[in-house]
Amino acid sequence: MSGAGGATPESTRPVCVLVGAPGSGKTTVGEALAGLLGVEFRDTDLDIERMAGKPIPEIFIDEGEAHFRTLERAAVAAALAGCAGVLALGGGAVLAEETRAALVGHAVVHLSVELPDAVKRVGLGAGRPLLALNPRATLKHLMDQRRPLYTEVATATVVTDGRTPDEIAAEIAALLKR
Ligand SMILES: Nc1ncnc2c1ncn2[C@@H]1O[C@H](COP(=O)(O)OP(=O)(O)O)[C@@H](O)[C@H]1O
Ligand SMILES: O=C(O)C1=C[C@@H](OP(=O)(O)O)[C@@H](O)[C@H](O)C1
Ligand SMILES: [Mg+2]
Repeated sequence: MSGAGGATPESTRPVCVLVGAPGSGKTTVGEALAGLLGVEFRDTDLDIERMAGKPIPEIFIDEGEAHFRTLERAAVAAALAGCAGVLALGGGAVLAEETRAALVGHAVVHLSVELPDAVKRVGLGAGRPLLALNPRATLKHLMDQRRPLYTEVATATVVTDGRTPDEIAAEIAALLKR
């Protein structure tokens, strides 16, 4: 699965971009995959936190979701042009039409997850402000709303339910060799 096309030189294109719902494992699997391939790992959520100088929940509290999405669009554009390894996006990045357009021509893997595993994985963690209230219902709503968008941008889908991050990373590595 090659990510041909687009204006970015091959040397600065991500080998793989991971999209999917919160709890699908983009950050965890992305790190494992980068280790397997011996390439850098980048996560736009970390780039945003560095850019803003504070954690994501604080950005939501201080400046609101719209501002976070503005930072996110910029972070994704910069990472698509400057990352030569594995790139994990935040679960809501695909909401932006601009970002979906920018993903065309890249190798984009959708990590699919059903509600039961997603709920178990995000647990009651405090790092996802959108899931702070009623996590199960909110996650269901987000997943129903976004599933078509993940499908739209993906060049491959990998099921994650009931599987370990290492198994999933190995499947993606095999896909990328095709
Ligand atoms: N395949 C998996 N099986 C079990 N737990 C997982 C799996 N993938 C991720 N996790 C756990 O779920 C939580 C959320 O994973 P994370 O990688 O942050 O997801 P995302 O970046 O997609 O929101 C973490 O605690 C992580 O250890
Ligand atoms: O689903 C979302 O809108 C969000 C998902 C988070 O990333 P993960 O999908 O890595 O949890 C993070 O970008 C932010 O809290 C918003
Ligand atoms: Mg993540």
